[in-house]
Amino acid sequence: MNATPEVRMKIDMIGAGSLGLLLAGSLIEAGHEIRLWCRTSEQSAELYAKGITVSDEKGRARLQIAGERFAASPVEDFSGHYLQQSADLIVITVKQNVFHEQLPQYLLPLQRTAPVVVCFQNGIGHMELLERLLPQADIYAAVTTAGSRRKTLTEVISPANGGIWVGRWLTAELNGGADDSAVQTAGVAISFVHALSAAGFAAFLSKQVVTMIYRKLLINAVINPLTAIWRVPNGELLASEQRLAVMRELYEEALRVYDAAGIDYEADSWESILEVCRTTAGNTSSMLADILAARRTEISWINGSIVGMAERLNMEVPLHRWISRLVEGMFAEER
Ligand SMILES: NC(=O)C1=CN([C@@H]2O[C@H](COP(=O)(O)OP(=O)(O)OC[C@H]3O[C@@H](n4cnc5c(N)ncnc54)[C@H](OP(=O)(O)O)[C@@H]3O)[C@@H](O)[C@H]2O)C=CC1
Ligand SMILES: CC(C)(CO)C(=O)C(=O)O
Repeated sequence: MNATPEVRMKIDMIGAGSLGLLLAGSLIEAGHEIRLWCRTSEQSAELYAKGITVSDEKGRARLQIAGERFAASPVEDFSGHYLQQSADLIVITVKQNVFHEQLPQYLLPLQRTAPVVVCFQNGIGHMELLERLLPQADIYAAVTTAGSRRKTLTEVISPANGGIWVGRWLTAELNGGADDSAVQTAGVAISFVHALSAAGFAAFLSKQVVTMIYRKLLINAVINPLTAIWRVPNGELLASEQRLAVMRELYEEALRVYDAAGIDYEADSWESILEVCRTTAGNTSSMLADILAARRTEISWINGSIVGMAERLNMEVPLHRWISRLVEGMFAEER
């Protein structure tokens, strides 16, 4: 059934993968206008023909959106279309490697415009790139506990919609400077959070999204590479003392870097990592999903970014350096 939201948002979503299809399907169902920008015309044609299906882990459809309820096109057409007919918001749901290597060519034509952009990437490095690419844009980061995995070009598996924290990207927060006064949450961002809530996510505006990004980075830096190497779902990391010991070593090495860099983390952040393993026990982590599909992973922007931070601080992080190379090497072997 079509919802009738108070504010019908027009959203351009770049990246019709696991997270993109989950967000798009849920927002369309809540009554918003979504234009999905896909890597291939094969996928946009499939989406027109079959719509979007969101299923639970047992394969039962939670959501079925007909193809005529939204637009889907190849991403090459994005900038031309946007410049003729802008949207309220651009949401970016491609992986970090695509963000760094392909996205700039699609976004550069928007350089003189002032779009509102929300980025959902795990890892770090992409927000600074976007600031340089679109200097007039109002940029937001989103951190999510939603877990989804694309099964076909039109279907994603996602047990539940999860939480989403959206916050304005403020470099000042990194230096401990951001707080109430620095946050000017634009009306568009508020409408987006309302739209996400109406779409079934636990959605919040955050004043500390940079801090949240670093907390999520810690979680991903421990869970993702180990699930990818051992090829286990997240919950299986807790299955033996040996696995827990390796997790703990990675965690402690990352914390030394955070301490040296003055990055804030919760006193119980180890417990938070274990809790994520428990609450997402059946999940295939995004890094394992990439390895299984013989795709490049986001390791360079997750563990690799911890190595980068350590280098800038003249510190050694042998475990993160080694695990980054190990996972990078897995991709090369499996092509
Ligand atoms: N999935 C999840 O549960 C979560 C994901 N995230 C983060 O969200 C981001 C997206 O992850 P996820 O959705 O899992 O990734 P997916 O790989 O499932 O989706 C990425 C999408 O980007 C598309 N893409 C690739 N190249 C281009 C291009 N040049 N132009 C347009 N689209 C392109 C891919 O198309 P194709 O398949 O055709 O190559 C794919 O549809 C990542 O940074 C991830 O860390 C964060 C939290 C949870
Ligand atoms: C939190 C976690 C580990 C959930 O699977 C994730 O963010 C990912 O897979 O990238």
